[in-house]
Amino acid sequence: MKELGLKVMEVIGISLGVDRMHYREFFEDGCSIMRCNYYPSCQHPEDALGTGPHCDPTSLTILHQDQVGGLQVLTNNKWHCVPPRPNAFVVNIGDTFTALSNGKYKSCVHRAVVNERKERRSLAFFLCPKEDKVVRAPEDMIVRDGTKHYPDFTWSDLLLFTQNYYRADHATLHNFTNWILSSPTT
Ligand SMILES: O=C(O)CCC(=O)C(=O)O
Ligand SMILES: [Fe+2]
Repeated sequence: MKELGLKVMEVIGISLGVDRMHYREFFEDGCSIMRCNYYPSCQHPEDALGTGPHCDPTSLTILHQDQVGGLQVLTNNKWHCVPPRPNAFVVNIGDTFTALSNGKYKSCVHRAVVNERKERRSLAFFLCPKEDKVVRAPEDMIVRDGTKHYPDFTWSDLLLFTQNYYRADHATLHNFTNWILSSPTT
């Protein structure tokens, strides 16, 4: 899975006009996470959310879902189902990569809903940087853009924020940025 994530990083690097190996190399010594999600069926699905609306704070997510369905993404203020397709992964951008691309690739708000008939399982692989590596867009991109939209931070800072102070939601990166900027050490 990590190799697939690194390959995607090469393609994204090309799409952004930076060195093809730039992001790949950045993540090569990264610490990835794998999570199994289990959603029991629920008699009142409208009163329950399997996983509430959030952006993944990580960098890139590669998700395998079973054939039950329940994943939804928010676009133009509407929830859209992401129907399961056999032999296909769902790939989405996380907050850390939004910062690494100076806001060009946006993390996507998504959620998982439950249903009254069938339990559901999904398996998520999260590509993350090494904990102490500085998350910062490439220098030539910042120069080209004329501004840097996010403060420097480390993945361990963001992990600490989401595990100890803030439950990941649609506004994690915004609130984390404010937290970093108001922290006495910066
Ligand atoms: O179960 C799903 O389809 C989504 C799970 C998810 O968003 C997550 O694990 O971050
Ligand atoms: Fe997620």
